[in-house]
Amino acid sequence: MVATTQVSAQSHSEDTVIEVQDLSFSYPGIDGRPLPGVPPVVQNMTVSIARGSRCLLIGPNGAGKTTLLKALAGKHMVTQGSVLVADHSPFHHTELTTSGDLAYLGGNWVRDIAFAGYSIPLQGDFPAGRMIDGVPGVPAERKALLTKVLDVDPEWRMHRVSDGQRRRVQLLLGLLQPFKVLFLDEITVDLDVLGRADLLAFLQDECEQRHATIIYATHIFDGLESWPTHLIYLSGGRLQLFAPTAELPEMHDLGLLKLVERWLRKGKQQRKQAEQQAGVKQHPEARPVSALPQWSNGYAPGRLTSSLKDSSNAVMRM
Ligand SMILES: Nc1ncnc2c1ncn2[C@@H]1O[C@H](COP(=O)(O)OP(=O)(O)OP(=O)(O)O)[C@@H](O)[C@H]1O
Repeated sequence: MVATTQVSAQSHSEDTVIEVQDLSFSYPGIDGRPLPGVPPVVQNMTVSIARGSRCLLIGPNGAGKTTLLKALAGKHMVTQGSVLVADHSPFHHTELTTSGDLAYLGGNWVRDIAFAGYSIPLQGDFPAGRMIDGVPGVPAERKALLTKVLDVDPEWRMHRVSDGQRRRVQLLLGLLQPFKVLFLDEITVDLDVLGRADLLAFLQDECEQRHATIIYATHIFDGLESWPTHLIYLSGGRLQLFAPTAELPEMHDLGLLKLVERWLRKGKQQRKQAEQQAGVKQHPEARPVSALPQWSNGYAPGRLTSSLKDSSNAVMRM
């Protein structure tokens, strides 16, 4: 564990909207079970988050941020009761998502198209406005506000937009329903400085005025100094810190970027020391593939998630 600041997890109160209780998650192998010998990507996490919080989810590459957000958003099957959002299990209670109370925005807007390939950017010769108007039950003022905040032109033809413009339309569609809880996974990468600042201000208003709750995973800290009410620091799949920013004097002394840099350096150093002591890399998947009876290929719709030793579905490895 990174010995940065003591882990603190807010206790449950009436205001709690996200309740995580001893959550662990492993990606499944071919038989739907966790791969033997591979530690869970998220491990024994317990945390309670109050309504209206704006949490910044921070951690090194591979820490498990995306996996955690997806588990919280009901996109991964987890043990019933280990995640509650607005008192319901997001995986088992699909109404949470279909009602718009829980929103998840992450990754690129892509789809798989036969003979064209996987992860093709969403495009088509139709106007952005048709997609926006296709979302039912959205108050006209909210639609107008979001169109202004994200600076979307409803006339944009979706096969001719830039990556950043496509991202703006994706964000607009994802934010149209007045969510109670929103999970954001590094969604501002393509936005220009102004677009990002306006979006962050909009999200802050959503929390202050409607008491919405947001967890936002990012590596881009520009303009975020005063945005979060809480920091969540994840490393090696474990919760290292959950604390209100007001209780982190280092954040005010060093600034957010320097503080995160310090945590990441410390974590890296500790990982290296642990590896040196163990004499090998600790992750079992770092063993030569030939030594593994089964290994994970990652997940994509329609593709196998793992390979058996000597089988023909192995992904290319060099
Ligand atoms: N689909 C998958 N199948 C199997 N293992 C996966 C899959 N996706 C991620 N992992 C494993 O889980 C670990 C955590 O990945 P995750 O994407 O959650 O990290 P992250 O903190 O979001 O990283 P980054 O900051 O680079 O986006 C990775 O190191 C990888 O080994």
